[in-house]
Amino acid sequence: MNASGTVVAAHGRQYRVELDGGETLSCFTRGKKSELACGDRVSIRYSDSNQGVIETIAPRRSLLYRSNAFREKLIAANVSQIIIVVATEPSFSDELVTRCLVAAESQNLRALIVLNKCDLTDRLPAAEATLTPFARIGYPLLRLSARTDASALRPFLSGQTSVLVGQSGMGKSTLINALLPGVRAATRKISTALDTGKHTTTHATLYRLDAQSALIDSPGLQAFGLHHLAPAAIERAFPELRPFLGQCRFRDCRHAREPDCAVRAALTRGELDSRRYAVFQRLLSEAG
Ligand SMILES: Nc1nc2c(ncn2[C@@H]2O[C@H](COP(=O)(O)OP(=O)(O)OP(=O)(O)O)[C@@H](O)[C@H]2O)c(=O)[nH]1
Ligand SMILES: [Zn+2]
Repeated sequence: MNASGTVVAAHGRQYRVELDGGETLSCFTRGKKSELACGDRVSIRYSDSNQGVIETIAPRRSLLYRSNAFREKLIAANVSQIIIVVATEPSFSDELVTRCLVAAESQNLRALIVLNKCDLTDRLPAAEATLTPFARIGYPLLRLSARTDASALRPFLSGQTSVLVGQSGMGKSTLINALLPGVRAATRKISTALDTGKHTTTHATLYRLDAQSALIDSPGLQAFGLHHLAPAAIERAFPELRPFLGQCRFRDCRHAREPDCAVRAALTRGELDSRRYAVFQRLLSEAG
């Protein structure tokens, strides 16, 4: 018998698939590579009454993943929005924020930055200063304190399939617990079973908020390699560069040391953020 459903937990080559009938089934793939992500739509065949084999993956609306020179790591499939969680404490990497945003832009996703732990007011000004360039470009920024009240996030989640990304310790788990009280505890048990005893959540999980909205929690990020992006895609992923593209002397300008570069000129005039520009150049050099 066959059925279709959505991957709601991706864990190595083992997956939990929520079937369209509502039942959740443990499934695996036949191939060597783990090539599925949370959010993927799949068709499965029952191998026995409580296990399934994933036979096909439906075409994806979006695929969020990171890559280095050697391998790719899928984060989430079919999401419409990325929510980047940062906090007043511990300090966060603005480069990682930029990289998440580039990944989002390359997949045409909506993006939202959440500044958590705003109750730690001592650290608030520094965090705000780090986020100013992003707000200036136009990325929405939501300030909250997940420990006391996460409800300000709800309107942003409505009608979207969102993925929460961020460095470890920014408060993703706290945020999920606040939005879905009780749900996570139950999911944790399943995770622990899959992990054969490990208690840290090392994999992505999809939670249903309502019929139209879902939220995917992903493991804490340290790095976000984007080796799979071509230079043209990287350029397009920096919205603040758009007014200047096509205005350089050379058509294939990399906006580094070329003469008459419109991007460099804008940078010199202070119209572009130098830290974002530095990440832009690093991404281009990684792209080769
Ligand atoms: N003061 C304050 N602390 C918070 C807030 N939200 C989370 N924390 C604390 O920050 C720490 C990290 O929170 P987690 O929710 O575990 O962070 P995480 O991003 O899920 O981290 P990983 O599970 O390692 O990926 C915990 O000690 C939380 O209690 C907040 O709004 N204010
Ligand atoms: Zn240029």
